[in-house]
Amino acid sequence: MTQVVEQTAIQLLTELGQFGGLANGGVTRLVYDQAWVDAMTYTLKTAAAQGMQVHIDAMGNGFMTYPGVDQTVIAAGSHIDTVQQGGIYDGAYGVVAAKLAMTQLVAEFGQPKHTMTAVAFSEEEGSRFPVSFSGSRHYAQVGDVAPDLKDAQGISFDTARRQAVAQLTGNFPLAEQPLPKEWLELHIEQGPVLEEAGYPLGVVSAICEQKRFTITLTGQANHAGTTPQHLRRDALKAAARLIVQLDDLAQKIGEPFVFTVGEISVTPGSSNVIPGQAVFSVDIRHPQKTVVDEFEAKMRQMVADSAPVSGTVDCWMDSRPAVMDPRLVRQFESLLTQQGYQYLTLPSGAGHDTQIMNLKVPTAMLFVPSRGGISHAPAEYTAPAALEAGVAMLKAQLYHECY
Ligand SMILES: NC(=O)NC(NC(N)=O)C(=O)[O-]
Ligand SMILES: [Zn+2]
Ligand SMILES: [Zn+2]
Repeated sequence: MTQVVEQTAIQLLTELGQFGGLANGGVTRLVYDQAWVDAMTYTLKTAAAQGMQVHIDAMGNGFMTYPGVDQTVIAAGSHIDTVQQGGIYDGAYGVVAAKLAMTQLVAEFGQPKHTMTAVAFSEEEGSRFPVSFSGSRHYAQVGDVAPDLKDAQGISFDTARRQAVAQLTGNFPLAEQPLPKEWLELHIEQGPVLEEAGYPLGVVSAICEQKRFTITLTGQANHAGTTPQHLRRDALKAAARLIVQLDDLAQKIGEPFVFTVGEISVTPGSSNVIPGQAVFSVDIRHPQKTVVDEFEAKMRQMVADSAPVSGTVDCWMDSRPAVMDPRLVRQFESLLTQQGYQYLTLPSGAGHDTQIMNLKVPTAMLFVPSRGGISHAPAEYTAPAALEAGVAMLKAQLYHECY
């Protein structure tokens, strides 16, 4: 019989947050780094101690299963990687919550009719390699990462993956997992809407279209003292002008369109050398794909027009808008009403593993509020009571689907 340990979501999140934990209260846990391996090991070991069957797949996704009477799988979870200097809630909450909800269900009601699997996806953020959702893309069988993709240190995705997975297979069996019949994800909202409206929970209606690019501008590195201004081909000044023009265009389109340049690097990077190359990221989002595509077309034209430098645009992420399953959404809504919760049904501006699972199976998502709307920062915070409310509703939905 499973040993029931009374644990709260915040206790488990705090424990998980120690892997890659920073002095400022944040966490940096990039896919396949040592903190990531330790966090995945901890996640699966604690699940095994709760009577779950644990596996990893070739991508390093972690699976924690209570077998049902039949083999139909209902899965829930999120990702355990973080952005640089992120918070302890993003992703981790969905993993911890799925484990908690499933463990409580089995302790209270015994073996489920359908098999329940909690999933800890390896990578969702795209914060180490220029790829995101590599974990859920593998599980959903919608295309794996190019193995020779490099991180900022020049380490290839495949080398990092193999080393990390080798460490995990010392402890856990390696086995590819079947697609579930349905997918559920609990996540912090990462925006201000629920808090401002004063609602403890939100049901996600759809996830926005999102594209990410790497733009490379190439000029000519040269001497800072001897090269007259009019003869320079300064890649950084061209990048600065381009970024301001792109932001003007984004302002003209207006909200809810969002435009972000979060990374920039300049080569060779010396105070007395004119930059020969500037490389920066662009992240654009809107609920409608056409709006994102129009911005992209104009951006490509602006890059082509950025003489005296030359430019290239590499689109490395194109995640289509995903509409949640109407039946699962309605059911979340009626369970929330039954349990006396006020809720909002809202779209997600953040990307989620759910949009990848949505390519293959019916999906639904639930949000809890983020204090001050802050996320992707150490100040990320959700009140413990809201975390528990989310777990309770995930549990109710899983009970409905699995028992
Ligand atoms: N929930 C997230 O923070 N997701 C992030 N990551 C991806 N891959 O969308 C993002 O940037 O929105
Ligand atoms: Zn995130
Ligand atoms: Zn996330």
